[in-house]
Amino acid sequence: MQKIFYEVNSLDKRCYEKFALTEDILMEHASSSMASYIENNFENDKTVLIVCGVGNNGADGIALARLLYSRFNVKLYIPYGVKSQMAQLQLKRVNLIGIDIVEEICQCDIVVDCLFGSGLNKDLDKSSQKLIENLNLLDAFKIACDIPSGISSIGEITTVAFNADITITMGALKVSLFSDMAKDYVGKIEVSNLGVQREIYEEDSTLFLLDKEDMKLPFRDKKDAHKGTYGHLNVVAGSKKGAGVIAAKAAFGFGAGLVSVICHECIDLPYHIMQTHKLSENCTAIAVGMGLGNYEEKEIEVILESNIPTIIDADLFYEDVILKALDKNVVLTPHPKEFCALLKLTGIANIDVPTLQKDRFKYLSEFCTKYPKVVLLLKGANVLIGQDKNIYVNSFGSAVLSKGGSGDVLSGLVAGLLTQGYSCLDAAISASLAHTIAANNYKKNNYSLIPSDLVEEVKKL
Ligand SMILES: NC(=O)C1=CN([C@@H]2O[C@H](COP(=O)(O)OP(=O)(O)OC[C@H]3O[C@@H](n4cnc5c(N)ncnc54)[C@H](OP(=O)(O)O)[C@@H]3O)[C@@H](O)[C@H]2O)[C@@H](O)CC1
Ligand SMILES: Nc1ncnc2c1ncn2[C@@H]1O[C@H](COP(=O)(O)OP(=O)(O)O)[C@@H](O)[C@H]1O
Ligand SMILES: [K+]
Repeated sequence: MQKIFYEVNSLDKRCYEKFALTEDILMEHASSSMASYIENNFENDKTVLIVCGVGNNGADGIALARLLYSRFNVKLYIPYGVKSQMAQLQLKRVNLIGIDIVEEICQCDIVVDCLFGSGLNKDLDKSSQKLIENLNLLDAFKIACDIPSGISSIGEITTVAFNADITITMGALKVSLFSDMAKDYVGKIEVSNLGVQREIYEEDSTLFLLDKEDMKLPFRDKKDAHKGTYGHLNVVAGSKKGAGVIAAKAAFGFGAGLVSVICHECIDLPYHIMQTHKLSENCTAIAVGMGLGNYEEKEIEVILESNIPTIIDADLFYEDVILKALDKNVVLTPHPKEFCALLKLTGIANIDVPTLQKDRFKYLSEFCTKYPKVVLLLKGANVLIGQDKNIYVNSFGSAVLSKGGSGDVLSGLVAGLLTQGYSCLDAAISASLAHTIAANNYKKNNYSLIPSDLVEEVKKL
């Protein structure tokens, strides 16, 4: 996994104070990394339009123009002049070389957005909005310097943002690149070193970006094993029984040894899934909440008060009874609307979904601080998994998963790992990665996936 930071100014400052580097050295590395990307991926005669703002994001762009000039057809555009000292110095350098500055944007093969970076501190004015909209219309490969212009430090987009194919971000990954809103704009993300290797530039962090290697699948190494070795999961089926059945099937396909569905009515189950009326004696994990609807309060209380590892989903986020489980090792998997209900129930915040989506990291971290034992997986375009002080981001998901039933598969995958002895955090991380990576492996078109396809892909991981 890779570290993510809320801000990197303090890391830049540490480079000057601790390693005697200068702003000029850091900037030279920032611009060189963008130049290398262009040199390695495009023919020499291509036209590169570099659009620069007044601050140091613009200064990175002016330095890039100097590095590419004469090898590429460089068009340097500085619509609002320059303000920062570094931008003035970079402008002096390109003037001495004799690089022309163009008066308007023009057709090009590559456009590099160096308008605003980490210094965006107010809403875009009309002129910058129009400029960004026009850059987005260009039929060119789009590179964002540090962060696509228009994305704020918490990842909010109030009007428009540059629509990048790739973001080359300086020094380290920033939280702003991983909001759900930013996902349509950042493209591929690469990190540029700033004069020291990333391990040296970075300090400790409590935020992490998950890699494929963080997915630990439940492969079976033990030879002297039987079905009980891999646990007995109980899934509580509610009024929408399909949800519980999907979860049960997903858990079975992900390695659970035995799976029983708790249901009081007769239910149509696949032959390998059992039915029961109460918790099994040898139950090793519980999944509850999916499709629950009306429920027997006493029965749910018994389940939530048991010390069996439990995953809680869907309808239970609206019910006071969930408060009984929040001092236990449980996994909660709400989507944003359910998380808003939970924030209200716990007295943390009374907010609507758009407010949550603007600052998902903040609200998740407030919840995890109050309930440090709970693992909370907040669904979305980028899934956030929080426990205590740490938050892990899974950015592999895509709209292939935007379907009823995808969440039930996820609950089943988490439950399948819990029942095989994974800790709550490990189960949430590996199940979430398996869920999104399996969806990406689905070969048919991106609108047709159904829960059983997803479980089939999980089986092939
Ligand atoms: N530190 C380093 O050593 C390194 C820094 N690096 C690079 O520097 C970038 C950060 O540079 P930065 O701090 O100068 O901020 P930047 O994003 O250029 O914008 C600030 C200017 O924009 C203005 N402004 C803001 N919002 C506005 C709006 N809505 N509409 C209009 N104007 C607006 C704002 O105005 P002011 O607040 O002055 O009124 C200010 O003048 C960083 O992203 C990275 O690319 C790398 O080279 C690595 C080494
Ligand atoms: N655009 C998207 N990008 C990535 N993942 C998505 C996207 N849309 C939905 N998902 C994932 O699909 C699942 C949907 O779950 P949920 O909203 O609970 O629906 P349901 O319970 O009806 O299946 C979540 O894991 C969510 O993260
Ligand atoms: K930018």
